[in-house]
Order: sequence, then structure tokens, then C-alpha cells
Amino acid sequence: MASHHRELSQGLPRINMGKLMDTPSRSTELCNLHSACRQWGLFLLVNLGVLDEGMRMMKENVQGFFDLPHHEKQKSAQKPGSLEGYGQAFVTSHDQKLQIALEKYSEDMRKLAAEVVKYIGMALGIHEGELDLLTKSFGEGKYEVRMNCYPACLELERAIGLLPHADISGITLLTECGNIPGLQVLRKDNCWVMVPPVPGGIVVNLGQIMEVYSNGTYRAPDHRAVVNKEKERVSIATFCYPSPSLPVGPSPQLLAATGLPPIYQTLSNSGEFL
Ligand SMILES: O=C(O)CCC(=O)C(=O)O
Ligand SMILES: [Fe+2]
Repeated sequence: MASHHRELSQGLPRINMGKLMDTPSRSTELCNLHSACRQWGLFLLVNLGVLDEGMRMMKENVQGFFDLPHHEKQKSAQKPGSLEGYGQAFVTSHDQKLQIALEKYSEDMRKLAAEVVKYIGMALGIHEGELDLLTKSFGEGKYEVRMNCYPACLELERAIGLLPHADISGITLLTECGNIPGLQVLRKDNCWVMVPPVPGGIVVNLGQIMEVYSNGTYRAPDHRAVVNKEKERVSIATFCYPSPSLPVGPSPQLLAATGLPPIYQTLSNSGEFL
């Protein structure tokens, strides 16, 4: 089974955060990042440094929450008309330990996302004032954490995990709670490719806001989640948005540098886009 997954996920790019942060190795890793964003719009980010403790706390608490009996989870059920709470695929809890872990986790993700977006901007050739603005707006943006639980399902043909979709976020950071594969990404040639869990790593996929910002140079790929026959799978997706005051449109520096016409309209703020 393991080698089967390896085979299916061949070619999936891996980006090393340590190499991006380190001046001597940066330019080579930025080239890798550029091609990852162009060809896939998704990559495995490894060597993240200091995030381990927050990730471990979060995973334990999320798994613990899903392991509770149904009536306990029901106590944090979604209120009608609200996206918050335990429901179809969405949960934020009033459980205090989970809430503390969630707050630390989303702050960690905010810092990470601002860094990742900065490097994506650099890979795209953005610099100086515009790069600072981009990074800052993700540092101040809106973050949504969604915990997904996919129960094991024997009848794979009849089960749907999560239907194919592209995220509308700037970027999405995905953590696996266990070691169960389930995420698949649509490659440029229209083949679904399994994205394997990487211990200590995070999956980054670009959302539509970054596709627009890159004027279509980078992709917001379709992806989906499939269920596993024997084991339940739990994943945590963090949707990262720029501050609503940032205009959402193709990067002015990129348009000037390439001389290409904008293929997307500019909306005066991302609040309008959402
Ligand atoms: O659980 C996954 O692997 C995918 C989650 C996802 O794509 C989403 O929540 O938008
Ligand atoms: Fe998604």
C-alpha cells in the first residue's frame, strides 16, 4: 500500500522552509517554489522549525474531540445559520482545552502563512513596497480553521469524502492528524494525485485570491478528499485570507514587469471577493 501511494504521489513538489529562510539556499528554493505554484498550486512544506508543540497540542485536542461520544460533540453543535460549531464538516468548540489549542494554532498558522505568502510573492518576482504590503495584509488577515473528520467507509464507491473544489482563500494550510492519506489534487493533465501525509510537514495549496494576484501564473488547484476503507481520517485545514482592505486583483508589479493584460478584474477589497 505504501509503495502504491508513493508511486501515485510521484512528482509532488516538496519545499524546504529552512532553505527559503537561509540566504545562500534561498534563490534555488524560490525557483522550486515558483515551479511548484505554476505546475501544481500545491506543495508539501517541510522543515518548519518551531511549530511542533502547537501542532501536537492541536492534533491531540482535535482527535480527542472527534473521539467523544456523539451526544458530547452535540453540545458544541452549530446553531442554525451559523458556521461555527460541530456540524457537517465544521467545528469550533466551546471546550476550553481545544479552544486554547485552537488559538495558539491559528496564531502559529498566521505567522507561517505570512512567511509563506512572502516567499510566494518573491517567487513571483514581487519586491519592496508591494511585497511588504502583501506580507503585512496576510499577517493581519482573517483565518478560518476547519477540522474535518472522515469516518472509515467500506463501500468506497458509494462514499464521498469531500467533493472536488478549489479554495477561495489566499492560501490554505493543511495538517493531517494521523497518517491516513485522503487528500487528492488534480494535476495539470487532469489526473488525481494522492497527497501523502508528511510527518512534521504541512500541505500548502493556493486559493483563488493568489491565483488572481498572480494573474493566472499560479494555480488554485482543484482538490478533493477520499475516505479510507479501514480507518477514520482527521485533517485540519486553515484558510488564510489577506486583510479585507487589500485590493484583490493581479499584482501591479507583475503586470508592469510582464507587460501582460490583467486577466482578472481588481476588486477594491477582498471583502467583496468573498
Ligand atoms: O481534508 C482534506 O484533506 C481536504 C480539506 C479541504 O480541502 C477543505 O477543507 O477545503
Ligand atoms: Fe479545500
